[in-house]
Amino acid sequence: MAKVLIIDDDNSICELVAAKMTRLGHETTTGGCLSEGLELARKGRFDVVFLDLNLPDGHGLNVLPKLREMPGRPEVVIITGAGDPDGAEKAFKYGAWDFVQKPLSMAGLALSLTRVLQYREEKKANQRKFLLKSDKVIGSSPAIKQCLNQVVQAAASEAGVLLTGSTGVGKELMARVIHENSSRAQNEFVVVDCAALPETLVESLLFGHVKGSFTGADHDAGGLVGHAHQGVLFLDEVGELPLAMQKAFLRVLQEHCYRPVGSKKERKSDFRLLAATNRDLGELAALGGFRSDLLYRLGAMRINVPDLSHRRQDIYELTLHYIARNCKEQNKPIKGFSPEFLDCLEQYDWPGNVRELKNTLETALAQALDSPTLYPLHLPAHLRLSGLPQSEKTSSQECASIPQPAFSQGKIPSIRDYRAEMDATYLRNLMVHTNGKVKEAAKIAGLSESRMHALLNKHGAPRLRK
Ligand SMILES: Nc1ncnc2c1ncn2[C@@H]1O[C@H](COP(=O)(O)OP(=O)(O)OP(=O)(O)O)[C@@H](O)[C@H]1O
Repeated sequence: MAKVLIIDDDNSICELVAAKMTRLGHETTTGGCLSEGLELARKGRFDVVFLDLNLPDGHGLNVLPKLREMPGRPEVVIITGAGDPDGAEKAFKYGAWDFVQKPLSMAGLALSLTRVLQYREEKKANQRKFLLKSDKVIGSSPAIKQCLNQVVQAAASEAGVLLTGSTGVGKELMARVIHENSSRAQNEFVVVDCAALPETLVESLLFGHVKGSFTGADHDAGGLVGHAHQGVLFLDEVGELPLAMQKAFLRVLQEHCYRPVGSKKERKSDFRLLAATNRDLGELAALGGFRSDLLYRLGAMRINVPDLSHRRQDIYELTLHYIARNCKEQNKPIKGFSPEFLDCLEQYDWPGNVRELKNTLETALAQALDSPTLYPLHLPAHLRLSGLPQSEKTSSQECASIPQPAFSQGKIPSIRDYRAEMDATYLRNLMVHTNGKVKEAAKIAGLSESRMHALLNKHGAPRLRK
């Protein structure tokens, strides 16, 4: 028996489809608008959703990607009206499994459902057979396991994947695991760091150029899109891609053709696109900073990599892994650690996630010199604080309070402005502390260097000297 959700504002359609599904032995639920449908999908674990496109509170395609991510990862069958000739094409583009046209034929409905359920069964069986080849992802918390299940699905498919999550959670790592376990594993994994693309050279860097096309172009050069032929193109920090390049990229994605700077001829590149961001691209698109058509194309599949603070049970395994790896690399005996050391690590919030943990352990190992055991003493003060009971923590924090942005003349700023000021204050202090060394600052903050450059640019914080 399958669980079927029907979202349609036409009551008679809901009743008709529900009656047919019930007769076929399935459990049905109905919703009359998008918000109700999403709420039902969030609570139930549906196998299939029948979705009408024109609903009182919006267009069905706008929620299709969201629906597919709901618990149970339902397949979506679109119900299109006779007056919507493009409905089916659009539906497939947005990841629908099938479409049925009004007026509905009961035989058509039953056939579509049989096929979709058969497909789900086969998919489940394949997933059980397909084991991820990777020893790079450490952790066995339910949150990381769920993420790896999605990675398995992504590796078995050719769809574009958008990896979301905070800085340092392992988005690039997951993208590499998808590539290594996919049919493209033998070909290149090409990284484009969208936050660090030099404005004047973006086009040539991505698409290549021909000799003489601009000053300094003294030979033909291939671009990253060409290198990714038959492999994977990974757009890291895709939210930072300039708008003009977003437009150019959309075309490349649609046609898989590009034109090197100064060339009259188009070239083909058959790449699979993976992208990552720590920004809310939906929000960015609403503000005009990201093209929604590109967002839909990027995110046929979405994988959110959870924060380390939401999977604290992985901290122990990650600590064991990184201490052993670091000691081995340095040809030193593997060090142990005290329970209090682990307490501090497990209670800290890790805003820089796994990258911050990895860097912290490296520093602790360096601090410990030849001591065979790591203690809280080897950790930075803010981390030692996290291991203290709450009462002691509060008094210590009072002693070492960080300057907060002022609320000028009693006026309360928007949370966005407040956060921006907090970030700017933090960055200024960090730059003073590190003497302007961006690499060191990135390490302390648990950010990638390119992300640190992007933040410094955004907040205009000084980089004192190299
Ligand atoms: N589950 C994990 N197991 C082992 N190492 C991990 C794990 N997750 C992340 N790492 C390591 O943490 C570091 C940061 O990971 P990665 O660069 O993939 O993060 P990210 O989310 O892409 O960061 P950013 O958004 O800042 O670019 C890397 O060295 C990576 O190997």
